[in-house]
Amino acid sequence: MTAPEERTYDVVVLGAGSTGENVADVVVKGGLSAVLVESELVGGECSYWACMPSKALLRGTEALAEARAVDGAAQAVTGEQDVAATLARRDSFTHHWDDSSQVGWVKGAGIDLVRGTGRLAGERTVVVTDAEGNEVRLTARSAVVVCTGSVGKLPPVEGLADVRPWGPRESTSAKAAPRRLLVLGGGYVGCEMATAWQALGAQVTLLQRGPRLLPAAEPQAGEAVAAALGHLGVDVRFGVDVTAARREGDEVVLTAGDDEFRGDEVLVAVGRAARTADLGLTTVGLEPGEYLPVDDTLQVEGKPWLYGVGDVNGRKLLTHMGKYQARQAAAAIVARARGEQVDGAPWSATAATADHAATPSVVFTSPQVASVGRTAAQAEADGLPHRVVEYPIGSIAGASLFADGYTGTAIAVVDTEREVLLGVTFVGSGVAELLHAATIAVVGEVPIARLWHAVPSYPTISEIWLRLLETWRDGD
Ligand SMILES: Cc1cc2nc3c(=O)[nH]c(=O)nc-3n(C[C@H](O)[C@H](O)[C@H](O)COP(=O)(O)OP(=O)(O)OC[C@H]3O[C@@H](n4cnc5c(N)ncnc54)[C@H](O)[C@@H]3O)c2cc1C
Ligand SMILES: NC(=O)c1ccc[n+]([C@@H]2O[C@H](COP(=O)([O-])OP(=O)(O)OC[C@H]3O[C@@H](n4cnc5c(N)ncnc54)[C@H](O)[C@@H]3O)[C@@H](O)[C@H]2O)c1
Repeated sequence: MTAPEERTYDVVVLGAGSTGENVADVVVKGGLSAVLVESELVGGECSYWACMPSKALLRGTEALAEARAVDGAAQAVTGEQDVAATLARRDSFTHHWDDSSQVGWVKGAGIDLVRGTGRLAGERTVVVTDAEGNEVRLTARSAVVVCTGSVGKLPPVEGLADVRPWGPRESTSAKAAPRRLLVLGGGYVGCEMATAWQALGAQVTLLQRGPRLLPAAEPQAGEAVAAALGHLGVDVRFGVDVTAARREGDEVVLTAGDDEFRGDEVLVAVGRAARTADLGLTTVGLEPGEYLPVDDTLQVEGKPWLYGVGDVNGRKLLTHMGKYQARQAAAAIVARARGEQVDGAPWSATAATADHAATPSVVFTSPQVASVGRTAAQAEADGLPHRVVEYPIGSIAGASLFADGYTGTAIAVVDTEREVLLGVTFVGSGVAELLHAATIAVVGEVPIARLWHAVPSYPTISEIWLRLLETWRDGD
């Protein structure tokens, strides 16, 4: 056996998903050399099995619903969604699961790429093994950055692994709608994929263990999404604790107490686990299978040469937050390589402060749920003095123009001592694009008194901001 090839870089990035790509890009722009290690497709989960294909599956349904909600335009919608064309459009967004365009970008950005499975082999060292068993030994002068993401969890349900359930990957890459789809879990993936596949022809049954959907969001969000799923024809069940699964011929049968649920496929969407089980973590004294414990500069506690960025640290499992962490961590790595002090002070260029206080997210259901910062329950748990202000979006002129009979809700959580926004949630059609204004107000801690001067254009749905301010004022 030949000795492994040895190479040294300033920064070794393990995992070329959206997070790893951004770490490598920023450190190279900062004058360091970097290599990306990837075992599957360059671009990772978001490009091929998560954000992009799932949103492509949902968009046609949303566009049709929007057209049908405008009298005059509705009359022009005389047919049904073309499922084959929707799936073909989804395939075009994943580039047919071919990563050559992203590989081209990596090369153009001055980043080296090594394909294969990387594992830590002691401090500053990663050994990559390719499909033929060839090894490359990479040494990092400044940092090893682990960006290996997360995988779908399989709950401890007897027989579940044996029924070959769909994970999120299968639910976003399926070539056809199953006739009946069981969905286990009523979080982001469960709600979005139930919406998508019901509209594309499946009869979906969604089984949620707890009392509501999207449990981390404001309760009004889960209620609105449950009502809308029901309206679409999804059978939504709450308080269901599935204990066993089996296949009877082509049929999947789930057992929960005295109830049985039957489908052609079952999607398991009950959350994520760190993709760290086979990374050689024990060689550096860390626990395999756990999220990497990091500080606000994304440095692993007690290991100044090791960083954990994106899903792999379990802080916020969202593409845009992984990319944000990547920018902050890369800035910290570049500064430390230059011998500069990095203190990770809140809101500094090297700290991922928004992870704690200002994370935006959109659930692309119909209605959409767009939120940033703290919910009322989180403000309560954090012991912050607050008041909740709520207003129906359907009463806004812009919303009634947007869709006949528009229904939706805006909820602002206001810090009553500092008079700034702690969090905002919008539930309704087309609200995703309202979110960034709220994110800026929360991150900037813009005083309510100053927000009155941020005048929304008439007649846009953004007038919701004015109504929220009036409701806040009139409640004093
Ligand atoms: C169905 C679904 C829909 C989603 N939709 C959205 C959305 O709309 N918006 C949003 O913000 N977020 C969404 N997310 C979350 C988002 O996909 C993740 O937060 C994001 O992909 C994390 O990026 P990452 O780079 O940290 O990890 P990943 O994208 O998982 O990248 C990790 C990379 O590391 C590679 N890798 C792993 N181990 C090794 C190893 N040992 N050696 C070499 N390479 C390795 C993997 O092959 C992969 O390419 C969704 C998630 C799911 C499941
Ligand atoms: N639009 C987006 O931004 C988007 C879309 C999809 C996923 N994501 C990200 O991916 C993460 C993972 O998504 P997810 O939906 O897998 O997890 P999740 O944490 O959002 O939801 C999991 C749900 O499963 C339920 N559950 C847990 N165990 C169960 C069981 N045994 N039976 C029935 N229900 C059970 C939980 O109550 C919860 O509602 C999300 O938290 C989010 O960060 C984001």
